[in-house]
Amino acid sequence: MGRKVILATCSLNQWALDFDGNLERILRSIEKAKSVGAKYRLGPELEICGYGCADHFYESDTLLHCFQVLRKLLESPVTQDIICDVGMPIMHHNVRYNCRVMFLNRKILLIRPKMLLANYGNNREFRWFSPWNKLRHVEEYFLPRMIQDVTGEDTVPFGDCVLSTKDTCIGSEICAELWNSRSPHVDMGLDGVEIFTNSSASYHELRKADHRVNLVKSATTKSGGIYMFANQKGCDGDRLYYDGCAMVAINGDIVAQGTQFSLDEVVRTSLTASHLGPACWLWDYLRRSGQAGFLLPLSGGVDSSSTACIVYSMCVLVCQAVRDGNSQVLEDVQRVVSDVSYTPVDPRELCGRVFTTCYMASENSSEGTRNRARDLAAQVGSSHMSLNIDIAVKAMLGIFSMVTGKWPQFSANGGSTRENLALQNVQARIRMILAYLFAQLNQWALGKPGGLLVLGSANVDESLTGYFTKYDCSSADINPIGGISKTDLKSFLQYCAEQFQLTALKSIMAAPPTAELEPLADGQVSQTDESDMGMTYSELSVIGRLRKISKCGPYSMFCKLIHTWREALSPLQVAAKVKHFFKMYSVNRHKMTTVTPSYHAESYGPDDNRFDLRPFLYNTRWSWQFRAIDDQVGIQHRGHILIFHFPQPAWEFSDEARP
Ligand SMILES: Nc1ncnc2c1ncn2[C@@H]1O[C@H](COP(=O)(O)OP(=O)(O)OC[C@H]2O[C@@H]([n+]3cccc(C(=O)O)c3)[C@H](O)[C@@H]2O)[C@@H](O)[C@H]1O
Ligand SMILES: Nc1ncnc2c1ncn2[C@@H]1O[C@H](COP(=O)(O)OP(=O)(O)OP(=O)(O)O)[C@@H](O)[C@H]1O
Ligand SMILES: NC(=O)CC[C@H](N)C(=O)O
Repeated sequence: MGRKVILATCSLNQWALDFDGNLERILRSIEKAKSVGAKYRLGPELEICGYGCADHFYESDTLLHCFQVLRKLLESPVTQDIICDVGMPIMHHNVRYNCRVMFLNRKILLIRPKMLLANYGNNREFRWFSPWNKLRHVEEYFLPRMIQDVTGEDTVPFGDCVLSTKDTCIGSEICAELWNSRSPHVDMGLDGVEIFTNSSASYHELRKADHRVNLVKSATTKSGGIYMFANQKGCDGDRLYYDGCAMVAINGDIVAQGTQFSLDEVVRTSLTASHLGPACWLWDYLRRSGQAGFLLPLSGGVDSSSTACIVYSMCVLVCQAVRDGNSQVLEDVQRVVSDVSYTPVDPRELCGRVFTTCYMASENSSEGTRNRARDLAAQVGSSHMSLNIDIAVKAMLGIFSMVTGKWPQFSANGGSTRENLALQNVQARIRMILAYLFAQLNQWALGKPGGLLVLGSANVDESLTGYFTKYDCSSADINPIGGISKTDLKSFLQYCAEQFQLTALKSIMAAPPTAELEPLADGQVSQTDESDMGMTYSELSVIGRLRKISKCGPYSMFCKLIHTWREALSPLQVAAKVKHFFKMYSVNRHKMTTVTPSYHAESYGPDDNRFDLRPFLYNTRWSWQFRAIDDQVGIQHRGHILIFHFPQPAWEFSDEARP
């Protein structure tokens, strides 16, 4: 005779080291679980301190405060009569573990340490934790006195163990353990476990949610049972957005699923997929930073327009959440705009309050880009300024000239490459200085409180090739699109044009990308990104994936591209492109050390600080590697050109599918 069991899982908007806020959200989730009659509540990985504490996991304070929060949870009447399964770091025999703590009615039942750690992508768990390697082994854990005082227990079981009750058997998996080919759920299922729980801190990457759903379904497809998945959600203090999506599967079917992109802090149980991850990340960042909004240097090009669209989509989400009765979002938005009576209804109107855009013309700017920036600003409703920077540029050059007695010239006027570049860089950097000035004082000039966060718009391709000026507008406070390639941005703009009826985007997408830093020829743009870079953005998009996802050096990249591009390019042309890319990449890698923190969106991201760790002073000749390419092209020392076979590398392991 079957018996009914009510189980609850959740997505929580935890924040690293925000112990008060985290405790409050955990309690709220337990209250919600009990209100529907649940007897077991699962929370996300390391929810007490937040998953993203990073090197704060080394601090004894972090471990101490986690136990203090655990004590509050044990003592709370809210946790009575329901099994609570919470996540926190615990030191056992002087070794730090990433643990689940399961308790019921002031008694700790079990502490289960993570056995298979996540150490790829943005995850660095081996840096802070050790894996529990003792399969089916349990030891005694001596509880700290503050916990003993509440539970009356001196020791509790610690290790690889499951919970048996009169009616069923519950086994834990912790995040990455599900993604591993030796997932514990396989043996647990064979041993009679019926309810599998997975507490995760899994961050958003395009297409990853689908992978997650498939893993959860497959976990119970073969031996049956219930699989519960809990996840963190939101920005917990860095470049990642944890995308929630709590779910429950029974015998291979998903029976309940929470939202992936929403502004709720506590989500109990629809997938609304799209590019909304950066928008949700921006909202968490804005409300948690205590600032009054964003300022964006808007050039009328694809990149800054994409950033503008992300802010607009954030405003759409905020208005929707308020319409749906989310009081937390309403309270946050009132704080951001410093108006306790404000209720946002129209996204454009909200944009006018929290979003300032600024077009900064120089003598090299065209009417086309100025108008495109103006039209888009009008459609998203930002508070828009258009100004001219020429007097500042002339003043800077005047100072230089006064000291050196020389006035640099553009190539078009007979100047050298060095002069030409310096004249471009000075315009770009002055825009950055003005952006920060307006961000700091624009609200003051309007008689409003607070300051604005400066948004950047450098994309993946520019970062890879260094095709931007160091410390220009790419040096912002945060950048929502730094992990996204130009080709993906164009698809995003297409989506926004249709979804939000932003017709101004049509001419923005149609225009050739240009920096507009060199003199116009007959009033027309004379400089385009693609001819400056010696590569098209679609070529760069392919190269960027091969470099990061397929882990190609110059030689293997050449060997792959020779096949991929065989219809369009000869082996010699492919060799020239690959060499040109690696040359530009290595000359400019230093720029990634200072690049603005950006939202992590894709597995091809070049972020040097957390995700893509590489040197930044290279021998840019790559002599060994380029010789290997030349050997393949068949350029012999004698000067003959012989084309022979181009091996497809056998080492094609890709981690694209990995979390
Ligand atoms: N190994 C190294 N480690 C640390 N720093 C290094 C360095 N090598 C040079 N540097 C420094 O880097 C700086 C040079 O970099 P930077 O000032 O950026 O100048 P640079 O990279 O020379 O020029 C900017 C590049 O972006 C293109 N551009 C310019 C302007 C706008 C746009 C656009 O799309 O809007 C594109 C332009 O055509 C050029 O390819 C210098 O200060 C130099 O001393
Ligand atoms: N005329 C301008 N007015 C305002 N901001 C500008 C202007 N030109 C450039 N910027 C800012 O500097 C950034 C870098 O300039 P760059 O010319 O490299 O643009 P980009 O990377 O091609 O981006 P976009 O597609 O937005 O033009 C832009 O994304 C934009 O934020
Ligand atoms: N916290 C973890 O174990 C993260 C790894 C996991 N594979 C993910 O979904 O991102």
